[in-house]
Amino acid sequence: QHDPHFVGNRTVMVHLFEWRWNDIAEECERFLGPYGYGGVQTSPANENIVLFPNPQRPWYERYQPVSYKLETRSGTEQEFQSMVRRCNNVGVRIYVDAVINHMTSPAGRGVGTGGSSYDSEALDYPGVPFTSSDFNGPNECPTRSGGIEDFFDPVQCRNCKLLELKDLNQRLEHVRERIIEFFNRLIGYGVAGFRIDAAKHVWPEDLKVIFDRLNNLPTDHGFPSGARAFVVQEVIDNGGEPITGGDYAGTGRVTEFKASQHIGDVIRQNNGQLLQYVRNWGEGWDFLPDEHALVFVDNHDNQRGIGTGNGQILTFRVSSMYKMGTAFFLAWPYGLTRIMSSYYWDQDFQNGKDINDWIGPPHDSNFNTLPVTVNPDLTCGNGWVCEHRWRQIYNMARFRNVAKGTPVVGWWTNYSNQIAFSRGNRAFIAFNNDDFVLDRTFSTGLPGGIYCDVITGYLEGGTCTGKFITVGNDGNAQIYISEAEEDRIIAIHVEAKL
Ligand SMILES: O=C(/C=C/c1ccc(O)c(O)c1)N[C@@H](Cc1ccc(O)cc1)C(=O)NCCCOc1c(-c2ccc(O)c(O)c2)oc2cc(O)cc(O)c2c1=O
Repeated sequence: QHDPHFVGNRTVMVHLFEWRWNDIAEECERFLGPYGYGGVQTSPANENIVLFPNPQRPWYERYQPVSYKLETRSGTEQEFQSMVRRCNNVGVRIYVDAVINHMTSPAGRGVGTGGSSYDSEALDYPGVPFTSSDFNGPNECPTRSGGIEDFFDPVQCRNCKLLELKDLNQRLEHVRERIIEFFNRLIGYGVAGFRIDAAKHVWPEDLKVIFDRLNNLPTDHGFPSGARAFVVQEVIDNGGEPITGGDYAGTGRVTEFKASQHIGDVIRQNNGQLLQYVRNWGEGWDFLPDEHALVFVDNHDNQRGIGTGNGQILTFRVSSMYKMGTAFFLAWPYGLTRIMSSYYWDQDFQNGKDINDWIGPPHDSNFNTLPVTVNPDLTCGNGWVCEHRWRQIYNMARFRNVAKGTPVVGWWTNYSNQIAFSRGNRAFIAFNNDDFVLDRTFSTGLPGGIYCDVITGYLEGGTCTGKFITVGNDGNAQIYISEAEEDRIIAIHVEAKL
């Protein structure tokens, strides 16, 4: 279902891509809980193939399951259980990335990250167990190759292999039973829900059967009695294909990739796009209904130019634009928002493609994932980018929490790339994406007083560490944003008021 079961007024989840379970638990206690984040999407928790040496332990090996044992390079089942308990204890929910469309693809036999053997040629995965009768074959898939040949054919998309990935038949009772057991084990540990990988390649009705048969969430992890698992389904829908995100909206939220593509175009001012066009951001842009959408500026595959995206996706590499796109997503009341938290890798573009797009997480000489280290200025080390720890981003997550439930009021624009709006009488934000100054008096609708701009700093020790913004008793404020500033945004709200 569509509710992430956030605690209190929390509103934002963070995708801690490839983090280790122990590091996620630490991050919940030292940062995500105290700074008001609502939840964490983890990498897949189930055992996967070990891809080496070609390429050397790519990130996508975790999307090639070997079994549903909770043993991966993020940690053990015991470490996973401890992480969920520690995060729930500080009001941070855990959502697991679930790869249930397929099993591993490379031909031949091997051993997974948890020691389970498999023989993908023989469709034999004793760690689950799955055998050849659990997979789609010529009776289900109409193509000679057995693979998806036409992404515009809904039957091929669901009943044929995605690339070479062995395609499970979720219509079969045994397959459903194994997946339900896996999900119920995670629910028993206190997990609040799931991100369904490659959902576009699973029949919506099969997903519905599976979700309906899941246990309620456990009340001893702070969920209300009768609570049902939160679901977000990955459907790469660029528009124009027969399979749409809307096909999956009945069982849970759906990734709205269009939002990610369009915010990149708008902030980059591609083909003359102006920031003022976001006036009707959301369903006005042919996106999914607000209550069905999971939105993000970038995600693990489109930040690499994989799957979807027009190469215009904003990422940590273009940090000023990334912060502006993220600030807008967090200020505007459309969809459930997810922040991508990445690791660095050196891109190497050959003929317009990054040939390093496979590189896995920071690791030691044995390809063990490196721990996340934290610097005194709150940034991360060891190759972790930690976008969720950038001041402008974590402060805007708090802005979203404070503005929860209020409408956009007082919209203003210069009909170019300067906009401003309030959220009820709780918050106000102004953006300047033009190459000239924004200097104007706004009627913010906020109570009179001195506010701290949460982009340049925050309210600390009774003063503002960044800019001070005075709002008169008439609710008016003089806003000045020069075009030369690193962050051309001013954002204030009633919880950052002196
Ligand atoms: O680049 C990748 C992995 C990408 C990937 C992984 C997980 C995701 O959630 C995702 O969205 C993309 N994988 C590499 C290497 C690879 C892996 C497996 C394989 O059989 C062949 C090659 C690659 O070059 N993939 C081809 C382009 C990306 O094609 C993939 C898609 C995909 C792309 C565009 C779509 O419109 C779409 O509906 C699906 O989803 C996956 C889901 C998976 O669970 C595992 C996969 O291997 C993939 C996946 O290969």
